Amino acid sequence: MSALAVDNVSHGFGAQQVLSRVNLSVEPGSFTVLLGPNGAGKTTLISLVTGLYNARHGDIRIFGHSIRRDPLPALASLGVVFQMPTLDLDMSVEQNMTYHGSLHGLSPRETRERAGVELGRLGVGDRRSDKVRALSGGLRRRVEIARALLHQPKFLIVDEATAGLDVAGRQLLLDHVRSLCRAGLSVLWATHMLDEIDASDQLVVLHQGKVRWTGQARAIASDRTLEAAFLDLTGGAS
Ligand SMILES: Nc1ncnc2c1ncn2[C@@H]1O[C@H](COP(=O)(O)OP(=O)(O)OP(=O)(O)O)[C@@H](O)[C@H]1O
Repeated sequence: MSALAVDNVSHGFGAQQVLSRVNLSVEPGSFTVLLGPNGAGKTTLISLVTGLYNARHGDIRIFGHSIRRDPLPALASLGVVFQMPTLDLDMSVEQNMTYHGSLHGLSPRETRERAGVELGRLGVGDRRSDKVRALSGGLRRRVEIARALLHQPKFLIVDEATAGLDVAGRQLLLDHVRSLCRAGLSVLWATHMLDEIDASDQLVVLHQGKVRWTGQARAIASDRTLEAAFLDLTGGAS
């Protein structure tokens, strides 16, 4: 059973059609990159998958649970890092974790233990009592990843989480999520950065709301560079 199955999904805002008959899947344990230029529809698709909007057409299932008909079990196995940071800047790291844990039904004790594990793995365990406002952008992103993993989801969606980070900060996040993926986590990683893609990743290229290509990344660039293939599929958009 797929971690994520998006079947024939269309959506728009007013008269503007933003997604047209999108089909894609994320297989268990895979690192799947959702690649598209600015405005392709990546964030809109993620908003539909996370239940923020209802798709006008089509069906979305997370580990077999329809996000429309069966949202609680669907969302219980999902962790999300949104493109726009959502930490409360005036609360401490610990308070942000506690709030998120309670939303997922974790006891304060469980939350403390889980937060210690996830923050520690990302090297921010010593900043738990600091206000988020006092952390650099890179450290805030690490806290967001740790928070998304608090309830031990089987499927993680990351929407352009490395935007604005320096090279070392981007690499640290990417390496961390890739290592979790090797341990069994299913990942959907939305980006427009070609250098975040590995040849062994599954790739979904989205452009102007349509899926233009799916397959293993090494196959799209077998006879040319990934950049040339991407520019070709997106008509030069980047
Ligand atoms: N709430 C909204 N109301 C109206 N239009 C919207 C809304 N959200 C997105 N759009 C439009 O939908 C299109 C797709 O936007 P979306 O943010 O999903 O793309 P994206 O691939 O995530 O782009 P980026 O990489 O720039 O974040 C754009 O034309 C955008 O202006």
